[in-house]
Amino acid sequence: MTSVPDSIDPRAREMIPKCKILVIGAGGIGCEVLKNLALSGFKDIEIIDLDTIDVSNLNRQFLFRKEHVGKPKAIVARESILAHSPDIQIKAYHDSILSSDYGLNFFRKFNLVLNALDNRTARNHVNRLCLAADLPLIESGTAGYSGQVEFIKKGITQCYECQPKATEKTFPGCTIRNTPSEPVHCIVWSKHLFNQLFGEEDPDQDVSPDMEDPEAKVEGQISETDTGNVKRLSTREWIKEIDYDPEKLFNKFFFDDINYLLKMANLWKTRTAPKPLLYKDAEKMTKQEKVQDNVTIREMQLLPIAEYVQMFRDSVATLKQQLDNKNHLVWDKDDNIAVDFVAACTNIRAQIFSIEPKSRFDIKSIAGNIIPAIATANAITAGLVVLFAFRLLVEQYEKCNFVYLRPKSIHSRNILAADTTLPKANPNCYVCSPEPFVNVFVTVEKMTVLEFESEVLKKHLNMIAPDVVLDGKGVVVISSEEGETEVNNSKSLSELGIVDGSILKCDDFVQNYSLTVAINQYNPLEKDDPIFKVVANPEDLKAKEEEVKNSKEDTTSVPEKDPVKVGISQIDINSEDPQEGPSCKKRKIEYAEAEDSDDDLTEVPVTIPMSP
Ligand SMILES: Nc1ncnc2c1ncn2[C@@H]1O[C@H](COP(=O)(O)OP(=O)(O)OP(=O)(O)O)[C@@H](O)[C@H]1O
Ligand SMILES: [Zn+2]
Repeated sequence: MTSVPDSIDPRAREMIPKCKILVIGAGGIGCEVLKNLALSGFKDIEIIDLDTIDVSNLNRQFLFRKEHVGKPKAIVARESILAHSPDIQIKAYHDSILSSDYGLNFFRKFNLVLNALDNRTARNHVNRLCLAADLPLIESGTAGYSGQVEFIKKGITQCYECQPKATEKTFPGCTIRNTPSEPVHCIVWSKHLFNQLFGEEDPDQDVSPDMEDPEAKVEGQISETDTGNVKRLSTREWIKEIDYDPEKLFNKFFFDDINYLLKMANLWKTRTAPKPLLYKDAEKMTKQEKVQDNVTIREMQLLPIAEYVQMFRDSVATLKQQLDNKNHLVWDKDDNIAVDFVAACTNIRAQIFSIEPKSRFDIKSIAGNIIPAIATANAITAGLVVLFAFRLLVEQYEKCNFVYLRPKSIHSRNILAADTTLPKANPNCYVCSPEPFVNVFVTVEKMTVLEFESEVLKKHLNMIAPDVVLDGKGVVVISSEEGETEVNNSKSLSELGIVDGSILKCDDFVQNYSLTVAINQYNPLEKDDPIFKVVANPEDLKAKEEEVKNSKEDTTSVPEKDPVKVGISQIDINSEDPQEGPSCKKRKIEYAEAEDSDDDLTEVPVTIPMSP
């Protein structure tokens, strides 16, 4: 039997056995949270997780054992908790919280919701449902040694979507294709090459020299038609024609294309010029000059180029076989051959551009954006989640300021820091403001209804199953019911009467969420301009454009840092790619923000309310 520990606030102790609590996610944090809840005397718990147990979970998700591998996490977590605390009511769902079975009525049953998720899509969705059901939500996440716990409640705090989240770091196409200067540029290029040769062809992932690079353009130097051997055939047609001959492939990408780049002389005036490499010469490069003290594991060693050539040859042969019975392959960091291919290409390209090489291990980590999960970070974070739960039961909201865990001591030797106040909701938030509203800037003649649905409403505005009506005209543009509006998919917005100034009423019944969208005509001017923009307040857009203009004019000015904003809000521990979601085995983080983070955290005032 588990009883409520004496150290907990007497009023909370009374509430704990009566509280009905929902835990979403039974992974690293979820297992810890469930154990803490059970040991603290919670008696009525429901747990939902869509995944099954992987062998890699066992080192830290201690509710699971070897014999559970392959079984649903939620079901096994329930059994493990019951084995220890048989008096608890615990219900498990092996399912996705995104399913329409878990709508507003499901959420309304609970007193408190605890997120232990690993992706933004699910977090956004739970955020919306908790706002709609007026339920307190405790949001948590870890990335390596860092962690974060946030309390979210309508009318009291900001919501999960009040602040825009950092997007994944991307690199300009011409850096990747023409002028790489860091190992990560070679890694991105190699992943693009994988997709060009074996994956789904994507014109945005071209690996050949970029003739449009403005820096390379010098009148008369390269004529539009002088494209060397670069674009005469599509890469996919050509690779089939040469039957994936590794030597021909190698010479095209590492010799011919590099020679072509050398013709863009402008690029090499201030940079070290690349050195084209032929297969037969690379095979002879059997020495690795860099000293590598005490590195005994091959995966962590830097190998001679000749070994990367062999890795390239072998991986191309295997990938060719894998492709035989498939339309295309999908690059996966857990697929050894796919990683071999990227590791080999990365280091060969790095050699050509005089960039420091990386071990296969490092390349795999960077290519998969892997940050190892740390059991202690999960345990500390889950401990805080349950402390927050005690406080929320007795509505001690003021004691639930966001808390951050950082790997290095932040202030006075602490590794935990708390905000001094609860962050207020952003009045322009398109999710939690009383009348959510956004402006979408788009070329109405070009964007199709399907693009509007998938890119703007789903990817950008995080809707799951939107219904869209053109206000004033009653035209149903998108229906969440199958078969009702598919005929509109290929039509442009303007064909349906959506023009500059149109108002669209967008509803998502699954999320119980409504949003008004104002359409603004916009024509991208530059090649790199986005095809659409979303802003709550067009004034913000103007301000940003001004900033960009000014920063272009004055390259020496350093933007002033807002300590709290930079130090805390911008560290996004919740940055798993929503597309990869739960199947991805490790977490993603935006490297740039994470690297900056520790220094800025010294600015944060620390009050650590550790007792409930
Ligand atoms: N939409 C969803 N519905 C229910 N559970 C989800 C959903 N999305 C993610 N999850 C679950 O959230 C949990 C997050 O836990 P965690 O970050 O530890 O992931 P993991 O896959 O177990 O570990 P790692 O990613 O470190 O290998 C996972 O068990 C995942 O299945
Ligand atoms: Zn909000």
